[in-house]
Amino acid sequence: MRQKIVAGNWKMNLLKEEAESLASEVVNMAKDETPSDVKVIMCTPFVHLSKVKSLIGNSANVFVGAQNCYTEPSGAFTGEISAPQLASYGIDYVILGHSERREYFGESNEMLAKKTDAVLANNMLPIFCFGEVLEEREAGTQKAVVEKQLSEGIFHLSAEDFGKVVLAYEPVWAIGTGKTASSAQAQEMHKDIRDMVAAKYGQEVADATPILYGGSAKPSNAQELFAQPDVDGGLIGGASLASRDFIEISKSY
Ligand SMILES: O=C[C@H](O)COP(=O)(O)O
Repeated sequence: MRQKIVAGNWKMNLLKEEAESLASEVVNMAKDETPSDVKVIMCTPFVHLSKVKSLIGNSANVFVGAQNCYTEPSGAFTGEISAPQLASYGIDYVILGHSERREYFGESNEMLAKKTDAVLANNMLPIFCFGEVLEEREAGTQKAVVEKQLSEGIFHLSAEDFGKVVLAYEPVWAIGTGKTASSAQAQEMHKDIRDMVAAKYGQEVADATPILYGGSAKPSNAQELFAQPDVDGGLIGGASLASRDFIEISKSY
């Protein structure tokens, strides 16, 4: 049985009080409403991590994640945050390779491979994002695009380390656009991704790897998406900023 995960990516949103209210609401609602076999993760801006971590306390099914980290452990890298720094705050997960990082900050697969190593070396778990842009989908090259992102960004890991990774397939054309991939499109790609993992690491590892879908997921479509056999949950952007919507998604299995 694969781990079911609903991860919220707050992106660069929410001021201090807003972040604290949202995190408190999510923790309380998840305790009462989210099925116990679903992990809820809040991936917040760096400035909110420590407070959100303390609001989560010893909650059994809620975790905290960062949205990025740097490749190096310390040094003269003004403005960056390292994996050891995140680990020292007890951060559980780190999103890596989100399409916004790839597009606006020029993150390459090679850099993401190093970041993945840094996260794992510090006993945190990567949520590794990848996915094709609209032109690639229209050209029918989405599978090749995803295969390259995986093989260059994360398939260098040992099977043991890969077993700790969460994959997040996010078709870039569906992010923040309101245009969700159909459940059939999601399932087709998730199955292809699982086959790629199986070809590299074997079927047992592939069967255990959580593969999340991201891109305009919301309460009204989460149930159909999560009902697909290879969709193990979601990486939720906009809808993770409203506690009720986010929790409803966590109940959509
Ligand atoms: O990381 C989350 C994705 O970018 C999805 O964002 P969205 O749910 O706002 O489309």
